[in-house]
Amino acid sequence: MEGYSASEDPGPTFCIGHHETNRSVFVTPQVVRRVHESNYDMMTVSITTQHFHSRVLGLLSSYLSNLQSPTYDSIGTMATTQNTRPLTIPPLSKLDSNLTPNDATSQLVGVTSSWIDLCSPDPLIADLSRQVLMLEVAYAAFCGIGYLLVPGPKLHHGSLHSEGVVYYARAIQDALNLGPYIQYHIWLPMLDNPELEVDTMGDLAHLAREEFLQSDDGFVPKVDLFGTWDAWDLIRKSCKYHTRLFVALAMPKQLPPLYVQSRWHSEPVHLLTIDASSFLKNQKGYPVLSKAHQALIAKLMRLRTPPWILLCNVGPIPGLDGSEESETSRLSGSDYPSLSQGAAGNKKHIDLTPHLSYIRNLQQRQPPRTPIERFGTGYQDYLQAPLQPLTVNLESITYEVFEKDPIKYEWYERAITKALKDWAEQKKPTSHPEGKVILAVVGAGRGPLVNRAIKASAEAGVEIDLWAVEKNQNAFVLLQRHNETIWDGQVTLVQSDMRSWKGPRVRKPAAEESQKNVGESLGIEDSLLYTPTKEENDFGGPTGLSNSNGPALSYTHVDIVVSELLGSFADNELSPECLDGINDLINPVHGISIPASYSAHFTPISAPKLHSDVMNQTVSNPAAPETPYVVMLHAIDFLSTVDSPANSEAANQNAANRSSGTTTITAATEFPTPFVQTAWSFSHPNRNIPAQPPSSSTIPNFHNVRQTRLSFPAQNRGACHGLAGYFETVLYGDVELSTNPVTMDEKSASMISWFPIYFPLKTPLNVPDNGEIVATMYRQTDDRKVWYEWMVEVFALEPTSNSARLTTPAMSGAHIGSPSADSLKTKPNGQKQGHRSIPAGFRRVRVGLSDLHSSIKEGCLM
Ligand SMILES: C[S@@+](CC[C@H](N)C(=O)[O-])C[C@H]1O[C@@H](n2cnc3c(N)ncnc32)[C@H](O)[C@@H]1O
Repeated sequence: MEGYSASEDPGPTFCIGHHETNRSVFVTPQVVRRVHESNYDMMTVSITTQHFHSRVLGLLSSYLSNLQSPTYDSIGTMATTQNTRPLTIPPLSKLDSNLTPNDATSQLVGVTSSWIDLCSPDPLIADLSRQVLMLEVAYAAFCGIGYLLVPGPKLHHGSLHSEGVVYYARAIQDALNLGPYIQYHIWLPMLDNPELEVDTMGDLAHLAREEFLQSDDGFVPKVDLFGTWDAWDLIRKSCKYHTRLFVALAMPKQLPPLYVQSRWHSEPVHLLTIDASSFLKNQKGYPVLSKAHQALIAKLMRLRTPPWILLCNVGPIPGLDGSEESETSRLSGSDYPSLSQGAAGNKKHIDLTPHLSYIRNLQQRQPPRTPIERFGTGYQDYLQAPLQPLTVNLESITYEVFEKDPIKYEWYERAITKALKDWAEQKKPTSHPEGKVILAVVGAGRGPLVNRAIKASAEAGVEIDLWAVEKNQNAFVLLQRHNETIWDGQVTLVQSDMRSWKGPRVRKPAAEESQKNVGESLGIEDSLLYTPTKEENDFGGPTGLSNSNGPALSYTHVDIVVSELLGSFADNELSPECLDGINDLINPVHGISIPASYSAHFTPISAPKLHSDVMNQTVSNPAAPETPYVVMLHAIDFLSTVDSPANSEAANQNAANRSSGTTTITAATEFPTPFVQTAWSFSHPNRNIPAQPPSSSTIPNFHNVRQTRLSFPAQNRGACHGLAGYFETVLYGDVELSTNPVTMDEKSASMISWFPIYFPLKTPLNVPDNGEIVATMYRQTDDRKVWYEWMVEVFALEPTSNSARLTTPAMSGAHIGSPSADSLKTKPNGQKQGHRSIPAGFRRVRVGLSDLHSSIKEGCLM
């Protein structure tokens, strides 16, 4: 990270296209050149023409005029219309499409007809619509179109709501097979607002027959914030999370609340469409977007695959569609005036593409990436198998990556300094005969914590006897080199698994020597006493000292053990098992461990991309859905959030403030805070490790088994794809590290060493509005390895009485803060945090249950 300047960060590049409803131009390479000259990157093109539309309408009307009213047979089937006399659209003719295969085709986004209605309750209309789509897809595929924009499903048909989405989904499945190289973008509004779902002249929806439409009976459809997301969820699920199926998201003028935005942020939004009507005008009359719109675009543009932006109906491309271009009068993106410049005015310049200029300017104003974003480039939402540093020797490059962390080592140094100062201030006796504090870095790697310990000792003014233990023989070579060249031989190096290390040795003063044998004082049997190796003596060890020619070396305790053996879920790289192995070496009265404790935390998430990736891996690796992965989580949505008043207020304000000048980009644009709970914790030294039974050859590990069952209120409906795991650790006193999104900024902002962990679910679970997700998790061991097990249940609250039906269920758990490890302790009333009470008049009904997942096959060997 050194030498990096935020101003050098190129930021995301926007790919911007032009869309015009019913564009009738023949797209040639010259046209595409014109598009590029106008500073657009691409354009859309309708697959079929108005001629085709008229032809289908004509066909349908003559068919309908000859059709008898449907009659019911004896069992009530409307047989005549559905099963007899099918209507087939003849193949496309040359007047039906302006599209021709040429060099330009690959740079176009094809648009299928919006006048069809695949969801129609009238089977005739639904089938005709399906035929239109199939003809268009087949021709687009033939021409070499790579990207298709497919208008989303029509959700309202009188009093019917979302009834036909399954037909739509079925048609998309067929389309995916018909155009095997096409990427499909389902064009959806961010929310379902029935008032905005207007049918225009010529839409097939108008022609649905009365008998298939239910009467309205005064029914007034309501805005459903997750209505379009629901439809999308059904479509992609029935298409099995197809890798060529994406969302084209239409940004409305009035953005929905942040929790709706955050849901879309987790979905594969590969096109973002912004209609001219979603722009505001600044004082100078230039089109601009509100702060809330800008903030959402900024977030989407930081995704691993940033969406392309389609500007819709913003006027013609200069030089195309009959418009005249004035080359000199165009403002380039960088010349785009700021509000103040705009106010100053420059009447000579008339920008022919002001919306485009604005978006290009917005691109240049994107905030620089955070350290973790820069560090994680290419790793966003990318599944990685967790490291197994105990059984696998890490490579130098891996250590090098750790060592780039700007926070972790700094915090360790602070923790060690504080611990040493406290040791001196509290006048605690040390385990060293000369009063030095004996400090051992166990799992020293290439030595960064050794460096920090040396600095901390100087800073605290407390002398230390420094030991470094490392089992990776390759890293040990570097430790040897550093000891010679940097540490001036001050460090005693031990190449060993810390679990078989017998502890530091010191030279006792002769008088004391005669009194007691350290082996005896520690209760270590002679047979277990350690014999110094050549390495210890050669590299920093007290060379040449032996019982025969000077005071003997005797074993003693470690005063401060420093380690960094933590994984993304705290204990998943077996820190507890490793530190147990040196537990008895720590001074039993005053000895401390840095870290003193650590805890694992998790929360349920929606993560469609990760789910799809895990499913794809399952083809070659059946254990894939039962493996916890290290992932830099990005395109995810937290299903359980802390719905603080501040958040909802921000969301409301966000919706209310439309002018680009009046909102602040801070509180009103942050996605809701997740509700993250503590699974379990470990602390060191552990004074309660059971003794090894004499009959057993292995150290029992049962004390490191953990189990938890936590309940998460889910405010909004969604799909749970798994659990996101984090950790927190107390190094010493108030010096803490955290990857928990709730506490990380307060405890160790900008730390980059760890990505979160993801525990997938084989099958996503649907969560209802005001639902509850209960996750049960275990840390298991058989004394040879450690693994995790997890299962998820989903509950809905069902009213038990008529009176309850009238009230909105109040979710008791939804308003509590994210607990720390301490708060997991049982509360005075016996209720554990994360377990909520059920509101009066309701009962919990289990509506979903996952398999019990187990990572035993990928378990961590001890
Ligand atoms: C995550 S790395 C940390 C390295 C270094 N302390 C740092 O902070 O950059 C963990 C190190 O502990 C070592 N290690 C893991 N288990 C060990 C064990 N049982 N005994 C000795 N070393 C161990 C690994 O080889 C690795 O070098």
